[in-house]
Amino acid sequence: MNKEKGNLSIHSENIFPIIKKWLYSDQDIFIRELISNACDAITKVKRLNSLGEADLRENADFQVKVVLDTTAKTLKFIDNGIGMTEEEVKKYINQIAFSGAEDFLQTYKDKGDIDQIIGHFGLGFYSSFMVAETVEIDTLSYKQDAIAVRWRCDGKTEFEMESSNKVTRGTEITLYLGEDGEDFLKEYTVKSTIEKYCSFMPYPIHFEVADKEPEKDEDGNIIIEEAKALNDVAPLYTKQPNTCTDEEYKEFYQKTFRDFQEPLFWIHLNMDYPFNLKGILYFPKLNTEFDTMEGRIKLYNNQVFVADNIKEVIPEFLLLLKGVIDCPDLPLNVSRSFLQNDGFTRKISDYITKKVADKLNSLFKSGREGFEKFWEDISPFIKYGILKDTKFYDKVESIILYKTTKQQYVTLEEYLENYGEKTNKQIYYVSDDVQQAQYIKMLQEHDLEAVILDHNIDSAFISHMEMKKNEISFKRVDSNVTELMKDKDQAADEEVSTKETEALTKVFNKILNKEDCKIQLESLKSQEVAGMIILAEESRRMQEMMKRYSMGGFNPNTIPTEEILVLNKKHPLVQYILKHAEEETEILNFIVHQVYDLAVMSHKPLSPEAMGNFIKRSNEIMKRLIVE
Ligand SMILES: Nc1ncnc2c1ncn2[C@@H]1O[C@H](COP(=O)(O)OP(=O)(O)OP(=O)(O)O)[C@@H](O)[C@H]1O
Repeated sequence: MNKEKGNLSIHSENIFPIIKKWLYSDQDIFIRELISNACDAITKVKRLNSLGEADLRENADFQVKVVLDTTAKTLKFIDNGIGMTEEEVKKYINQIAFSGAEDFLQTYKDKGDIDQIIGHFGLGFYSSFMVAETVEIDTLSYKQDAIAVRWRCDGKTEFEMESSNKVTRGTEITLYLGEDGEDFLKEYTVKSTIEKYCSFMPYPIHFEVADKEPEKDEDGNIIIEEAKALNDVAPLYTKQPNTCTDEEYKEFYQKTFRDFQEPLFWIHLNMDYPFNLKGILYFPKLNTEFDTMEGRIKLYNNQVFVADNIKEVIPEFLLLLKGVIDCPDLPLNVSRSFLQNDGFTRKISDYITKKVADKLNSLFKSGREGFEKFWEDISPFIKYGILKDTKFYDKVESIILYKTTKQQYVTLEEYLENYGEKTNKQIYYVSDDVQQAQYIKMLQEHDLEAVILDHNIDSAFISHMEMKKNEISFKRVDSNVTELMKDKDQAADEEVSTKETEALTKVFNKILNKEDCKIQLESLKSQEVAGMIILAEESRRMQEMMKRYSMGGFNPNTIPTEEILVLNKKHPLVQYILKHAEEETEILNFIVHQVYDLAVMSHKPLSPEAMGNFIKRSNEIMKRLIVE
């Protein structure tokens, strides 16, 4: 062919600077684009072969080769796919690709926000100019008697075309890396980028460094390493679920997420209609703290990695899981705000949510014991899902488990069946089963159980449950004195009671040096408890909420406290205080402090200063026991 020069058919002279600037944050996608073009070219030639239209007797070991030459500063992408004729280069490279760039500019010319744009933008081949000063294509079409073509462009709007000396079918793209692409002269950068985007691409991808000193053994002989593809051409999620073993699922998980813990269980998604979606979602073993839950859902488009954790497609609460989702139908070359409002994306998201809920229900029904074993790990995830998604709530609310203080798991329905009548449909809970042991014991003495809700997410979760189910309410065990705890045999003389309460308030205020000690005198059935602190559920939730939403500089002690000190009228220490209220003895001082501190300790941690005093005082009391 004759050497030919021409102008690329675009209207904007400034296309290259724009490609560089606008796509800068996702600079590494050129590797994905060039390798996926190479894979497409192989798929095309294979298809033609199966239709009898291409002769593939030679060069049928399909693969993509990426070759880095750090001396020549080039990066090559070589495939043995369909190749291109001169006409095709003119049509696909000179014109079509640029019309993609034109669309890109038209759509985004007023929007400077790069975050609006999903990295992948159909610029395909031309994204190579983000890193290359000059790009060369050498290509030979599969067609009989085709003439190899060389195309060359140095990042301006002019190109050159001439004959190439390429003799094997396929395309070789050479990037002459410029200043912007220096990073890609590092073996590690290229390799890890291929692994990031291409680990599931459908043909083997081989990577080599052309000018690397070969490794030698002790005798100076060159070690010839067996060429190994960087990718898995048939990832597990592309297979039929009934052909996959548990071992394969675990291995895939560990390899894909580099998490050497075993996943708890998984869901293999496989849908053809009304949209095409495949994937595997794993429930990882979680750290108990909600803050450290970190999932990762990798989104693929036809085995090409697109991005992690795109919350417009994947329901937000599922981002706490780990998994891969491949959806070839997703329109990825559009903005994220479009995806958000897209009915199709919503359908995908609904489908995934339904699959997860179905799996949880089937685990619950097929083996409650196994489900209970998982519960601690999956409960923060389920509760988060419930808060975020009404449909998910509807599907799983009946299988939510609550761990009781007897370490058994019950559903809400079971709890209410057992205790609902006694508690008037209230669900007692503890947020710290060690600290609140005294209250738990008091409940158990009356054949009542509390459930343990000790996770960060639980306060939001119980409010949500109360909103959904008007008839129930959650009460922390230290929020009130239930009628059950009171000794009803003791007929109370109200007038006497009031006087005694006043006397006790006076003495506690004086000795504790407080002004606002709220005291309630009760005849408790328990013989062991002298005093306990209660804080109305509503006040405590309000305090928690203020703590949660107030940012730095906030002092929680400035919240007015509604704590009440309940004193057990029948307890000898309380009776002693009442009897000696007017005296100013050291014993009275000790007893008032100890009764108060012990009551506080079952409710919340003592302040460091109060704890120091408590220890000192306790030691002093014990010393006196020896002396007297
Ligand atoms: N390695 C290759 N072998 C054969 N043809 C190729 C190769 N690379 C690119 N082409 C041709 O050039 C065209 C334009 O490529 P480009 O990557 O710019 O866009 P695209 O692949 O069509 O779309 P996308 O924007 O999704 O990448 C391709 O459609 C294909 O016909």
